Amino acid sequence: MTTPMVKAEGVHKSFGAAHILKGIDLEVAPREVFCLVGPSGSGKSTFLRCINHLEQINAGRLSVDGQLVGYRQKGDKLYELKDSEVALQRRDIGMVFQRFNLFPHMTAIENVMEAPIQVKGEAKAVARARAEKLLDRVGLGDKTKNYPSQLSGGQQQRVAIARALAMEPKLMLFDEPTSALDPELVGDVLDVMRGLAEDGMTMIVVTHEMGFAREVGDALVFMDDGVVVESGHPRDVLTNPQQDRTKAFLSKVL
Ligand SMILES: Nc1ncnc2c1ncn2[C@@H]1O[C@H](COP(=O)(O)OP(=O)(O)OP(=O)(O)O)[C@@H](O)[C@H]1O
Repeated sequence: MTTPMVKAEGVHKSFGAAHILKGIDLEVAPREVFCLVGPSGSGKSTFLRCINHLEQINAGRLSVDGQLVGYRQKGDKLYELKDSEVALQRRDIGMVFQRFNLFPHMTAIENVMEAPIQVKGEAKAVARARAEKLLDRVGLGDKTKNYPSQLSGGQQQRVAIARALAMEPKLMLFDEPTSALDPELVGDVLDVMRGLAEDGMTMIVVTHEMGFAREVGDALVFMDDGVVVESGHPRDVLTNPQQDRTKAFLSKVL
């Protein structure tokens, strides 16, 4: 049996008295494009942040590629990771946010080079060659020396994707990657994501782009108020939702 890339079992997360994730169970298979949709405030970003260990879960089990997030197993004992070890574990996961989070004082290529140099301590020339290749892959081979202010929102987001890929992650998390973009720039970013999917990257995508979910997604989960309401193949859930809450949501976004 293949190890799931992500496995959540009864995952709970609260912020103070606010109970946000209320027992999430799901599995993401390797090479799967897994779409996560739901109303604002339902806990989608929080769930992504738990996978990346930017937030710590309060109860349940959450693993990435068979390893419990935030823990190291030795024999049958579990040890909580130190901060330095968390950074190592996080290297397997690339994250792309709604806001591109590029360094404004660095060029596109410097932004992409930043991650691997810091983490792997490798020669600058190696990192530069890889960054050039990655920028080429996202269609920005001619913009390597541009600063973020000299790039469109869509181009900045593609730099952010290239930067996340520079870590050679096993898993990519996308948190509404096109929501902050002008409509005419959305397609280029989705095309890059489609390319990654074709190359076999495992991806969890929080999105309102139902067309992308339908065409590219292998699985779709509808989440509301911290629970998984409905899941299945995107074509099935989007064309024939079974739950009233899913129907109500889709009637607003489709
Ligand atoms: N660090 C935090 N401290 C307190 N509350 C938080 C924190 N992070 C998130 N929340 C709350 O958790 C709830 C879920 O937020 P989350 O961003 O996960 O939802 P979402 O489904 O991704 O929504 P959106 O589509 O608007 O991004 C919200 O009510 C939010 O205010």
